[in-house]
Amino acid sequence: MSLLLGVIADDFTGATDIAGFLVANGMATTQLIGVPADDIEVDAEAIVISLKSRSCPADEAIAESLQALEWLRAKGCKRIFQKYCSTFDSSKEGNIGPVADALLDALDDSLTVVCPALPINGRTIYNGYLFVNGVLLEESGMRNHPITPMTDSSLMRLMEAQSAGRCGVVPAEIIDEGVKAVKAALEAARAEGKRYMVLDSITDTHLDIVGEAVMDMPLVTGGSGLGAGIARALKQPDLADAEDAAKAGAAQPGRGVVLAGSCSTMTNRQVALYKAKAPSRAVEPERCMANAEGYGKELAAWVLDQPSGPDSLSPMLHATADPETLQTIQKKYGAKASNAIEQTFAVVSGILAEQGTTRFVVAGGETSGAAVKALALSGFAIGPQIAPGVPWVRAIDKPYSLALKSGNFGAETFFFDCQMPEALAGLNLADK
Ligand SMILES: Nc1ncnc2c1ncn2[C@@H]1O[C@H](COP(=O)(O)OP(=O)(O)O)[C@@H](O)[C@H]1O
Ligand SMILES: O=C(O)[C@@H](O)C(=O)COP(=O)(O)O
Repeated sequence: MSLLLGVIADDFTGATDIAGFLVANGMATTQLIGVPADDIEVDAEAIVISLKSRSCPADEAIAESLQALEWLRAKGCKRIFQKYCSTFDSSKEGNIGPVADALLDALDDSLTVVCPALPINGRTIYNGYLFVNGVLLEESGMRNHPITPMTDSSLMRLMEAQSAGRCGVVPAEIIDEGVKAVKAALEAARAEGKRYMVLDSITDTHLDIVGEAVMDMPLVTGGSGLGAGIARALKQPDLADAEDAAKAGAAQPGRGVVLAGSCSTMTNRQVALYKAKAPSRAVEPERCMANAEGYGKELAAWVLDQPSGPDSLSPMLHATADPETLQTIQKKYGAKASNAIEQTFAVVSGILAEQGTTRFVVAGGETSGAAVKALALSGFAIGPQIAPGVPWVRAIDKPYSLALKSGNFGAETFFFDCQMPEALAGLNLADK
């Protein structure tokens, strides 16, 4: 198989998100955890390298991303995709801009595109402003994010604040004119000395046009919507291709758990709905801070005490808090609370895996990163999507199936959607 696309993703759910869309559009895709050893052979059309570089110090994010780039280039990869969140999760300093600058320099290029749009999940870009379900990013639940609160919706302003270059926009009207017009606009921007160009995208048709227009650029940056557009342009897939590509990652039966560490609006709703029917226990931030190891053991023991047959709903641990509660915790403890909660989820995941749990449903990007690191996995085969942007994935070298859910993705019923069919049989779904 020839390697058509190499993706460097800044978190684990973001990585499974784009991998799921590549597979759904017919590309045989492997997801790797971190930058692998040089001698690993991967037979795939797309490789997604998952980093945990969204909110670490910028110099670490740059170093890891450059390492990933070198690895992909050594495998002969000519197209590099910097994947970040569809809500552009970043701080004032980055890490999206600094990493893009470093990748452009390393590739000896002077211009790339910025396109976090994912219309199927309500993320659209118009005149360079990012919208979430029809409201500006800064007015969405993202303004309350525990680690990367987003209080500006202008992608140009965000990009210029974080990077070394000037940023413009290719407006929707030009995108509507088609591939040639987009290419011409990008060339004109390059001639003017712009380094970044935001691509308006309101629909999947826009993403098909921009996907085709940018697919041969050495570097593109964006969300999984752009990934899907590029995959469609490269592969022109049919349904059979997509089904074939997803076979290797299909979910396996087994003992399950739900770990919710996201505080997003949607995860709050999903937790509330699932809690009404499934065994659940709240994770207490103070106890995580006091003794993550000991508390993690206690929580894992509780999970293992719950019914575990195929007809049982998986037990859930949730740290998920509403915006007011979260604000109080953060005022009191700062980032310490979030880190300790991640650490606790890592301890729980490690113990559950040792004791035979094989289906992990995890809500939250940082939370997923912590859980996956604790399981010491090297990579995933990608399965069918449970919801847009959330595929089942199967560990390459261990017997685990995972659903790593971005905080805001999935329907309100998402945690039910991850259960074995037998567990749903006796449920009145209308009465969840
Ligand atoms: N009750 C809470 N108080 C403080 N921080 C929390 C709480 N619950 C979860 N967190 C932290 O919030 C962060 C959520 O980030 P993440 O897992 O990436 O979710 P999302 O996908 O919504 O961004 C994690 O670091 C998690 O540990
Ligand atoms: O693009 C997206 O929205 C997701 O792929 C993503 O990056 C997930 O991040 P979290 O919301 O932190 O899980």
